[in-house]
Formats: sequence, C-alpha cells, structure tokens
Amino acid sequence: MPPRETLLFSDSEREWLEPFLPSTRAAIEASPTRPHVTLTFATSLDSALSIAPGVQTALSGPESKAMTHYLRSRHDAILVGAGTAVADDPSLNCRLDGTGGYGGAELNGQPQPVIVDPSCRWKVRAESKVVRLAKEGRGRAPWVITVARDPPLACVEALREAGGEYLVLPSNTMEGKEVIDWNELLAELWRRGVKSIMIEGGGTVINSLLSSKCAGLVDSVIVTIAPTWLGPGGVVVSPPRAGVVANQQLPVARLQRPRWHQLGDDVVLCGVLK
Ligand SMILES: NC(=O)C1=CN([C@@H]2O[C@H](COP(=O)(O)OP(=O)(O)OC[C@H]3O[C@@H](n4cnc5c(N)ncnc54)[C@H](O)[C@@H]3O)[C@@H](O)[C@H]2O)C=CC1
Ligand SMILES: Nc1nc(O)c(N)c(N[C@@H]2O[C@H](COP(=O)(O)O)[C@@H](O)[C@H]2O)n1
Repeated sequence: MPPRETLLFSDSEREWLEPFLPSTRAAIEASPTRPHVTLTFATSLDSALSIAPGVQTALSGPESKAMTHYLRSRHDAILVGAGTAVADDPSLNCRLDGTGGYGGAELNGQPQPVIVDPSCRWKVRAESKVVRLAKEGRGRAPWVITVARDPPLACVEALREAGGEYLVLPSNTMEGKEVIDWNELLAELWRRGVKSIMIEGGGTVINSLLSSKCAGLVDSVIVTIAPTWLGPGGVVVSPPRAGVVANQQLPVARLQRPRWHQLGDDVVLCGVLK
C-alpha cells in the first residue's frame, strides 16, 4: 500500500482565514434556512481552472493545497459538479493531520461530499476514489444530487455499499438544459444538517454561482492564484455579465473586504460577496 498522504497547515496560517470561514452562530444569524457558502478554487493568471475541459490540472502548490484541506475540515460539506467528478475522480475528503482517518478519531473533520449530477453522468463505481475512501473510513460517502428518478442500478448499489445515496430534487429547465435550483439544493442540505458548505467547482458551477441570478447565495470566496498561464481552451472562471444599463455593460460582481496572502509560490485572495 502507498504511504498515506497527511498534510500540515500551521496555526499561524489559520488566523487570517478566520473572517471568511463559517461560524455556526454567524451563519445561522445570516440565514436560518441555508448553509454558509464558501466558494473556493485554484486558478491560473488567465483565470483557468484546468488546461482543457475534462483534464485535471495541478495549480496549487503544497502550501495552498494544505490550506484547501484545512478549509475542507472547517465545512460540513464539500460540493463539486458532475464535470469535475468525471474529469478528476476526486477524493473530496480532508487529509489534514488529525482528521478522522488521518490520525484523528472516527470521521471527525471530514466533510460530506456532494456531487451535482442531474442526468447521472458520473458513473459511480466501487473503485471511485470517494467511494473507496468512505469504505476505508477516510472520508464520508457521497450524496449525489440528481433529477433522474431512476439512476443506474450499478451506481445506486456502489453508493449504497459505501453508505452514500442519490438525492432526487425537482428539475427546472433553463435554455433547454435540466438545472437544479441552487436555493432548493442548499435548503435540502440545510434540512439534512449541513450548516456550512465549500463549493470547489468546476467552471460551470462557479460561473453559475457568481452570476447575478445567484446574487446573495455565496457568502465568501477564497481563490488560490498560481503564478502560471495555461493558455486558450481551458475551463475558465468568467461568469456572465449582469446586463446593460444605458449602453454600459454591468460588471458581474466585486469582492468586498478583499485580503491577499502569499502561501508558498501562490497568492490566496479572500473576500465576501455581500
Ligand atoms: N482548479 C480548481 O480549483 C478546480 C478545477 N476543476 C476543473 O474544472 C473542470 C470541470 O469543470 P466543468 O466541466 O465546468 O464541470 P463542473 O464540475 O462545473 O460540472 C458541470 C456539471 O454539473 C452539473 N451542474 C452544475 N450546476 C448545475 C445546476 N445548477 N443544476 C444542474 N446541474 C448542474 C451539470 O451536469 C453540469 O454539466 C475539470 O477540468 C476540473 O479538473 C474543478 C474544480 C476545481
Ligand atoms: N485547490 C485546488 N488546487 C488545484 O490545483 C486543483 N486542481 C483543485 N482541484 C479540486 O480538488 C479536487 C481534487 O482533490 P482531491 O482528490 O479531492 O483531494 C478536484 O476535484 C477539484 O475540486 N483544487
């Protein structure tokens, strides 16, 4: 068996992140019906999440990767879209030293993985990393949010064996595509006890949540910026503009109270969207 990867993120590095992280009391006061939402991802200098659609691209250096795992330990759940699940076969667990399965007890500090997959594109298998880790006691079993009433039986079974499940939500159609209303999704997670969630991507999910249609849903944004350009054709963060007023294009959004912090070769930008 390969050695177990265990990450360290020092106490002194944790302090500056605190204003952007969920605290149960503040989150409940801010919204009694949905979780605190932290949008977090790693990007290149030309706003790319990956070099091409469907290709996993390592952008974070070791220090900012450890920060991402610290963020995972500070949220009840972690969410990605089906495109990311298919492309990356992600672990969606927390490998920080001291969390459950990594030196800690039970599943302490392990977030609940959530995958948004309306049409069951992600073929869940016993070998899928997130499923395997759940069986090994190194992460929680995923919830897959879908609108399909009959997900493939093999996938249902693979999820069930690990303790995960499909959650079927109502479908809405937008521009010919089946979409799940983010408010409904977050309300369902809240009913299931999720008080905070970090949303990691990918491009479709991030651009949708940053668009004006989702104004007010994201509480804080934590972006790792790697000192590299990936060039054209990648998956980029570039949300649609809010519209045109008096012949002027309206910008999408601007982060409030921004803070910049260097971690290794990367810069981490935090801000709020209220
Ligand atoms: N650098 C980084 O931090 C990250 C990079 N990535 C990269 O991003 C790429 C994947 O991005 P995308 O292809 O854009 O996929 P994605 O992960 O954003 O998933 C898109 C899919 O999610 C579903 N979806 C999203 N929002 C929905 C909604 N409101 N209702 C219903 N369904 C919804 C749809 O099936 C949609 O096709 C991969 O190459 C991955 O490696 C992904 C996460 C983080
Ligand atoms: N923080 C960060 N930096 C990068 O360079 C990345 N490519 C990503 N991707 C996200 O992390 C997931 C993979 O990590 P695990 O296997 O779950 O540890 C991937 O699915 C993206 O969500 N993130």
